Amino acid sequence: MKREAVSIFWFRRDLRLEDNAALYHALKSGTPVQPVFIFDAHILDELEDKTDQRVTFIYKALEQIQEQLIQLGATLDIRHGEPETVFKTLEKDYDIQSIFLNQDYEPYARQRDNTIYSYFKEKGTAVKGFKDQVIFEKNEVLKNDGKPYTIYTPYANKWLSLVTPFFLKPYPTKKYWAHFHKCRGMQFPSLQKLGFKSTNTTFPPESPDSGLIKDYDKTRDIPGIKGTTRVSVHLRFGTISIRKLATRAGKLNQTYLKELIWREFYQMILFHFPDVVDTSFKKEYDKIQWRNNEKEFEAWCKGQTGYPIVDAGMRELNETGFMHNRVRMITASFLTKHLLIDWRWGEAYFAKKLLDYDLASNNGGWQWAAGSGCDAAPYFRVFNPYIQTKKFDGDLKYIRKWVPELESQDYPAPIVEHDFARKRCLEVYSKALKR
Ligand SMILES: Cc1cc2nc3c(=O)[nH]c(=O)nc-3n(C[C@H](O)[C@H](O)[C@H](O)COP(=O)(O)OP(=O)(O)OC[C@H]3O[C@@H](n4cnc5c(N)ncnc54)[C@H](O)[C@@H]3O)c2cc1C
Repeated sequence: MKREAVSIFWFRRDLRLEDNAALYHALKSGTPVQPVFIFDAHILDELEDKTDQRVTFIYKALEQIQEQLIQLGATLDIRHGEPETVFKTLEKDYDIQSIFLNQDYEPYARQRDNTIYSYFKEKGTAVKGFKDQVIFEKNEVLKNDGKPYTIYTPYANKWLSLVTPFFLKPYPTKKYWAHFHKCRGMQFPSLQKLGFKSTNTTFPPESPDSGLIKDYDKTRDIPGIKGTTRVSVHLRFGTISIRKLATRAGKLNQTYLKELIWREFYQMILFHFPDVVDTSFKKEYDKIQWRNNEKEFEAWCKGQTGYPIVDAGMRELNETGFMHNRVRMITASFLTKHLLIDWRWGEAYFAKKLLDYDLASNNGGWQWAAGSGCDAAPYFRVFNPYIQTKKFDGDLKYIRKWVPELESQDYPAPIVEHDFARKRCLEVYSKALKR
């Protein structure tokens, strides 16, 4: 059978047809565009939980895209395997003219993409990468001396000074949807065939209401109310456009916009300093003698530390795959400072459980809490969980929701006494940091 000449658009962290940079360029390239998604065996094989909600989320997003494509007389071509092998089979089915993709800045993704770039370079087929998941990438926001920022506030100020309507302009992909490769709808491999089971999670809506963004600075720190936008999973998988969200944020609430800038800050840090994945950004923090008590770690994971705000957060995470940002900070601080457990243990646990898991933000958040990060909480700041509760969950609404047995005999006594833990932490940190 004659292979048809197509350009491949490779979906990854950009699961939408609207306002998608690489898709826009593909559709304008003059060759019919065949959209492809690969269930990457390198990633799926690492997931222990076969009911992982993230797989269901991706699957549902792909089903929605497929519905739209079928109406346009086109189809998604979904494959399963290692991308480098999958592309060889795609070459058998299509006469590939070029490949369009949006950049991903995580170390694994960069290595995977380099393999694809090199493979097709040898064949003279262009692989074209575009910026889509951030407003500014790589070297676009640098200090005046040309070096990357390592402190958030000056980075954010520079980001704000550089942003113009040009960077926020949506890509009008819809105008070119007629340019998809026309083909009968292809069947998806079932989730079971991929080795997974569907979950019946209700995912948050991809477009937060304007009132929530408007009041964000007043509501964002209170875990007991719906005071944050829950868009993180959509930003993670690209079911929402960052340009669209940042435009709304710019009009509605500067504090909210600055949170989106934190996300870009951590993406930029990961791009320039990829060794943060395994080591502390501030290298002297790797001298800390962590206690790494496995029983205490297990109690923390299960939400059984006897510190209600910590336990509420961990139970929310275990049950829903989400944890409020304030509580992420408290639980991470508690693990690293009260229990002196290596931030990498907590980071890995969050990575397994968080629906919005994102390497850059998770690593950034953990290193911030442990004090080892680029612009981290100072080592001597040890969150007091009781004061945090008083400030942010004074009516215990959040705690009571997740720890209903709070006032009963069933609730455990604190795993460690706060003043003792604080003193121990300061001693261990000071020793390692020689302060
Ligand atoms: C220890 C720790 C681990 C974290 N792990 C992740 C993670 O794996 N994935 C993730 O997306 N975020 C992570 N965060 C950041 C933050 O907690 C979540 O982005 C936020 O709770 C998501 O909820 P939301 O969408 O309602 O956020 P909102 O408060 O409504 O904020 C809107 C968006 O701004 C961005 N944002 C907000 N706060 C931060 C922040 N501190 N750092 C980076 N981006 C931010 C997110 O994209 C978020 O969706 C972590 C924070 C900590 C302290």
